[in-house]
Amino acid sequence: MSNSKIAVPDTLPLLRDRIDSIDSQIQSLINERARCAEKVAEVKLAEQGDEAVVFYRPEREAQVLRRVMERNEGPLGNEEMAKIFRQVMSSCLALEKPMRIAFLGPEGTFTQQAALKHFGKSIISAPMAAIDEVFREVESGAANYGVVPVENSTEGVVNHTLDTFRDSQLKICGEVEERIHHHLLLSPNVNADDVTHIYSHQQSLAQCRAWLDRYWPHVERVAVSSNAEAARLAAEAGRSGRAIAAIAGEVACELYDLVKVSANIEDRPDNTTRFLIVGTQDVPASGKDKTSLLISAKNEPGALYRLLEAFERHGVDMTRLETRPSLMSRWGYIFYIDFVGHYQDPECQAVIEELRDRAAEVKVLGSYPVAVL
Ligand SMILES: C=C(O[C@@H]1C=C(C(=O)O)C=C[C@H]1O)C(=O)O
Repeated sequence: MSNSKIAVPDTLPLLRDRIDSIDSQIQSLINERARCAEKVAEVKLAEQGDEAVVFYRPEREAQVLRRVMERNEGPLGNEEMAKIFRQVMSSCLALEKPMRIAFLGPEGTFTQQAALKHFGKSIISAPMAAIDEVFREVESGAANYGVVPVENSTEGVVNHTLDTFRDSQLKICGEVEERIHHHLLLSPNVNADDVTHIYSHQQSLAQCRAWLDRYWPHVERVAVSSNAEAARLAAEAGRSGRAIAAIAGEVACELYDLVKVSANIEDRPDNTTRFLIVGTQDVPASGKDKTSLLISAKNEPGALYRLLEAFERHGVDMTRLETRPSLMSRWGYIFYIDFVGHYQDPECQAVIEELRDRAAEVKVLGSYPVAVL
């Protein structure tokens, strides 16, 4: 009989005794795991040396979390269980080496929420004012990894992030998806009837456009640098009796002590944003990976067709195609392509080689584990 089938006592004191004893075992086991992680750090240092050592291994973490979900028998749900292990690994990694994570700030943004979801809570947070600053912070080595938004299911691509990859040597090391819920927030010092302006990031205003048209058609919408900044401004205005509302998420609402005038106001209930983790490392295959490419193509008939044809012929599944105008007049377009597989998989290698023959430039932005959580 497996442990999970051991009879559960049925009185409160006995149940609590059982829980105390289980907690004590879990705690010892977590510390035993942590000691192994410390040892892993020693082995990595001995094998790779001070300069080259890579403590964070996204492919290994993805495998651990997938295995947790596969073997889970409940009653806790797979995701719930994986979240617990996400934090256990985060604590273990912090023992090996605390990770400094740069993200599109300020404190309270959805990007920070995504960073915590991906790395767990045991990180050093480094909020940055702009997407290119996140890249620079990682390029300079001041942060170990960066987190930036890349696409939203309602509003499409975040151009600034894609454009920043043109001149950056950073690699994509991971992806994370967050369901985005927006709320209309106001300082508790002012009245909703007096609202004169609604502040938010332009993407958030766009994600709530129909709701705003319906309920607040005559109030001026103001785009600011982030929705957390909008929340901060709403709180500041409230202190001097001015009624400025903000559209932002839960974290910003709590951080700036605002109240929710209306909750979940996004036009689409499945509103989701995808974020990328950027770093300097090449991530080995995890068994379930994606690859992102940047391709400069000549502006000539059939250019895109010839690129896509290679995917079809090798049976590689493309998951996204974005087009951006090239900044250099010589080339017509830049394509961003995501596909299923790791760049070292034979069929992916074959596609990439053919693309190199057909395009002016092919840059592998990175292969990384498909988001687990
Ligand atoms: C322990 C390791 O180092 C880190 C911590 C991990 C963990 O706690 O399971 C997994 C991968 C690494 O990010 C390892 O590489 O195995």
